[in-house]
Formats: sequence, C-alpha cells, structure tokens
Amino acid sequence: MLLKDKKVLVTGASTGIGRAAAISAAGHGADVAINFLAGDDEAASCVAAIEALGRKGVAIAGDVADPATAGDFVAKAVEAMGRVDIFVNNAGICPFHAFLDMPVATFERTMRVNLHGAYFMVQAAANQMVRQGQGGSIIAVSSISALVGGEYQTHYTPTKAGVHSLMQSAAIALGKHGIRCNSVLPGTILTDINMDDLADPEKRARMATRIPLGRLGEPDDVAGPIVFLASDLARYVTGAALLVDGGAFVNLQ
Ligand SMILES: NC(=O)C1=CN([C@@H]2O[C@H](COP(=O)(O)OP(=O)(O)OC[C@H]3O[C@@H](n4cnc5c(N)ncnc54)[C@H](O)[C@@H]3O)[C@@H](O)[C@H]2O)C=CC1
Ligand SMILES: C[C@H](O)[C@@H]1OC(=O)[C@H](O)[C@@H]1O
Repeated sequence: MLLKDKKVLVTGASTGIGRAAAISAAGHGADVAINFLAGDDEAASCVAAIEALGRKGVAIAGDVADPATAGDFVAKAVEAMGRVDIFVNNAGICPFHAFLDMPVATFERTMRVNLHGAYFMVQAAANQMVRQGQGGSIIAVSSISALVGGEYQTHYTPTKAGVHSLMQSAAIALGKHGIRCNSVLPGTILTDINMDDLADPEKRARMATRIPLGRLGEPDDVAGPIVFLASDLARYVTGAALLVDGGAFVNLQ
C-alpha cells in the first residue's frame, strides 16, 4: 500500500494511462477523483473499479483546455475528498497531421489541451497543496516525444517538451512548500490516442522491433512508475523525468 489514504486527482482518466493510474492508485490505498471530457459510461466504470477496491471514487466532467476547469476540478475534488495530496496531469490529444498544412485549429487545440491545460491544472492543484501546508506530489504525463520528433506530431511534441519543462520549473517554484514535481515519459503505449495510427499491423510490428523489451507498452506499464513517483519511496525525487519506454529511446542501432 504505497498511497494509503492519500487523495489523488487524475485528469483525462476515463481511458488509457490516466484510467490505469487512477485504478492503480486506488489499489495502493488512495481515494481518487478523475476529470474526464466525455464518455459518462467510461468515467462511471473507472469510478466503479476504484470503489471495487474499497476506495472512494468521484468523476468530474470538464474540458482542461478551459482554464476555469482547473479550479472547478480541484474545488469539487476537495469537496468530495477533503484535500489533494497527489495530482496527475494526464489529459492529452495527439491528432496526427502533416506539418506543411497543419490546420491552425488543430495546432491551437493541441496546445490548449496538452500544455495550457497542464499549466492551469498544475497551478490549481499546487495552490490547494500550498493552502493545506503539508506538501504533495505532482506528476505530469509527458512523453518520449519531449526528447525526439515525429513527422506527424509537429504540434504535439512541443507540448510534451513543454510539460516536461513545466515540471522542472514547478519543482523549483514549489520545493519550498514540500511539493515534488516530476514527469513520466512514456514511449508507445497502446491506447485510444494511437489506435488509428497503429491500426496497420506492419507499422505496429516495426515499432515493436525498435523496443529492446520487445513489445509496445500497456497503460499499466506507466501506472506503476506514476504510483512510485507519487509515493514516499520517491520522497527525494523532484524535477526528474522518468522514461517508461521499454528502452526505445536509447536504441540508436
Ligand atoms: N499512448 C501513448 O503512446 C502515449 C501517451 N502519452 C500521453 O499520455 C496521456 C494519456 O493518453 P493515452 O492514455 O495514451 O490516450 P487516451 O486517449 O486513452 O487518454 C487521453 C485522455 O484525455 C482525455 N482528454 C482529451 N482531451 C481532453 C480535454 N480537453 N479535457 C479533459 N480530458 C481530455 C481523453 O478523453 C482521454 O480520456 C496523454 O497526455 C498522451 O499525450 C504520452 C506518451 C505516449
Ligand atoms: C500517440 C503516439 O502514438 C504516442 O504519443 C507519444 O507521446 C509517443 O511518443 C507516441 O508517439
């Protein structure tokens, strides 16, 4: 039980990595509030999975691209659970598109969800933790894409580099309050976000051959490192970035 009685918030947690992190946190003894954009059934089933583990779960709808959602999510989570100990910024989109004709709307939406959303969510959670005066842990789901490029991800990779950088600066700004800030950098994890991109079995197999551990990732592969960074096992870790990629990044040749 690494997170016994902790109060955990996760954005974009009705599916994929966020969902796995929320349920894994509950498995480690935490109560969990999830933010979700759409899909009431998926959010309800995530809450049901949390409650099946004997913990409190609450789902709060909201678009992270709207800065007002951040204060609303934190306030409603505090209303339901009393406080915030751990905040996981996970919500994100990756609408694959070529660079030369990138629609302005696609670029702007990706920035607003992935980077602006992270900024205001982390700020709202940090303000709550500072008010509580007992420190806390913030984890952002960045990406291996913070470090390397993607032909159809020219709008996306800068947001992931931005989130990684946000955790570094926030670690400095919040260290005096006992709040740790770290990021996880997943490689390719099979979720809804890349279902279409990886629909081609040849592309999937090609991606897998580049990974020393021999397979693409699953959401639970990322949940463990998130729980670790959230827990007191990582009490002296802040400003760090943890690659969770099966070794893909270091595999040059
Ligand atoms: N799947 C992968 O290979 C990788 C994913 N990531 C990151 O992991 C995070 C989670 O993505 P996945 O679990 O893979 O995909 P996913 O599509 O299952 O999860 C993304 C979640 O964010 C939610 N979301 C999207 N826009 C939102 C908004 N405006 N407000 C609130 N929620 C919103 C979606 O509804 C969804 O539940 C993303 O930030 C993504 O960039 C990072 C590296 C690799
Ligand atoms: C969505 C992509 O498959 C995924 O997103 C990332 O951040 C990874 O680098 C992969 O490109």
